[in-house]
Amino acid sequence: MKTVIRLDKVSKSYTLGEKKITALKEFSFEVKSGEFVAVMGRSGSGKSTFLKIAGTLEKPDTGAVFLNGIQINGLSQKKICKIRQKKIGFIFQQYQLLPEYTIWDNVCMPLYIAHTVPDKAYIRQLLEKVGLWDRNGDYPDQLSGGEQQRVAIARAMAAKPGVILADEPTGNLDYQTGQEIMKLICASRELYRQTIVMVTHDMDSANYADRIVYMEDGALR
Ligand SMILES: Nc1ncnc2c1ncn2[C@@H]1O[C@H](COP(=O)(O)OP(=O)(O)OP(=O)(O)O)[C@@H](O)[C@H]1O
Repeated sequence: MKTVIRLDKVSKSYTLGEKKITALKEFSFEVKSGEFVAVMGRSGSGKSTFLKIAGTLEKPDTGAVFLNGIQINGLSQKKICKIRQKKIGFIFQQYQLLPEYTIWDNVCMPLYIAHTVPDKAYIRQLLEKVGLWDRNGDYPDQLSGGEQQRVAIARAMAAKPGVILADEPTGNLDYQTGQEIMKLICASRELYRQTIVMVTHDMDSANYADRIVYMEDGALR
């Protein structure tokens, strides 16, 4: 099967005042097409840093990042942005919806940013799928946390990306709602044949994945 995401000996450090914090240490990892991988590990083990680098939101200090066989680091920021907009959908713990925009516009936002005209029938299908078509004219603060996360899932799917990167998508939700969100992520994955990498502290959520990996001190355990 094709490798969709590959990190090759990626290292990343942050400087805080005098202190240097190593978040990833020669971290190598591969995700195959269609795989659903859950990444677990203690707080501070480097999970989010891995996800941000795989998602091209951050650059590695050393090492190489490949998306669909193309080496991303080294490309211009403009090219990286284009690839990100087309190929990757993000779901975060904090939903990150824009409060001044309707649910419809929040879902369409990745397309607006990429200057792409939304396929209205497809966006409607996404909103129906997450059970929020009837709320499409409402605003994020009129929705519950679980509903907002469902909007964030629809938004992640809007540009039909092949890869979904999720950072604790159920972290703010109660058990029951978290399970519903996981089922929705799995159903979308089936429907749109996506590759998923999900960081989570929650074993119930991780159990939906095909493979669970554990990180420790910036590397695989
Ligand atoms: N922007 C930053 N500036 C300074 N240090 C950072 C920054 N981002 C991450 N770190 C540090 O890098 C290390 C790895 O952080 P990371 O967020 O990847 O861990 P994590 O495993 O996702 O943790 P958690 O489960 O708590 O979210 C931590 O020690 C963290 O404090």
